[in-house]
Amino acid sequence: MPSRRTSARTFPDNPSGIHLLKDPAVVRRMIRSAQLDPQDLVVEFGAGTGKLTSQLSGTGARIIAVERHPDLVARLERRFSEAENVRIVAGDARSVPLPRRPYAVVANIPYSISTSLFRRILTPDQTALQEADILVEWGFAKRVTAEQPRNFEIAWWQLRFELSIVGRVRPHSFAPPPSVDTAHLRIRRRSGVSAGLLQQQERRLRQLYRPSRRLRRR
Ligand SMILES: C[S@@+](CC[C@H](N)C(=O)[O-])C[C@H]1O[C@@H](n2cnc3c(N)ncnc32)[C@H](O)[C@@H]1O
Repeated sequence: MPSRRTSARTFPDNPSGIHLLKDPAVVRRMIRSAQLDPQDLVVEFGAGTGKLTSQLSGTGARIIAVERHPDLVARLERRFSEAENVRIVAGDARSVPLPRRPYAVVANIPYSISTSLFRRILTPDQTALQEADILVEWGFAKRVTAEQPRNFEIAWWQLRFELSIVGRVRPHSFAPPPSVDTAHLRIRRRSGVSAGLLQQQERRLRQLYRPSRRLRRR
């Protein structure tokens, strides 16, 4: 058992983008927005000390809490050892296996992995992601919700998912505070988009944008 308590102060130089949520109102808003029930499967990337995890667990949904920092993994394992609906996964959000059955994401992720994580959960044709409530850097949220997407990748995400900003979260809601504002981003899979329409729209987007070489969908 580690002798010291793992807290935001344990990470003075903060290489892992650790900004622990300390504002209960933000946590409540994310849980309310996600509208989870016991049938749902939820992935929380970057679970930290488990503040959001514990509220997610309270919904009765099955929670997969992914965390990379070993001290935090140990702490999460202790904290949720009795919670039957919470599984702690020690690993990198950019490479842990993702569910094949429909799932939601509710998470406060490190800013630095936003793009790679979005590529994993939004880009593939076969993604099982249904919806997400995620805290991301404000500027990133503005880019992915822009009416005129700046590239094919974002246009592709917007084609199949509705992305919207629910609210702005100020630095003092986290410990330690980040240097910029955060956004609560809501993502919902669009319903009623047929495969035929999707192909047609994709062709149109490819004419408008030069697709990024990094766009891997399968
Ligand atoms: C912004 S903090 C959020 C912590 C917690 N969810 C909260 O809201 O208090 C991001 C968390 O992601 C973890 N993390 C950083 N990089 C990661 C990665 N590549 N994969 C999984 N977790 C990561 C950090 O250790 C940290 O616990």
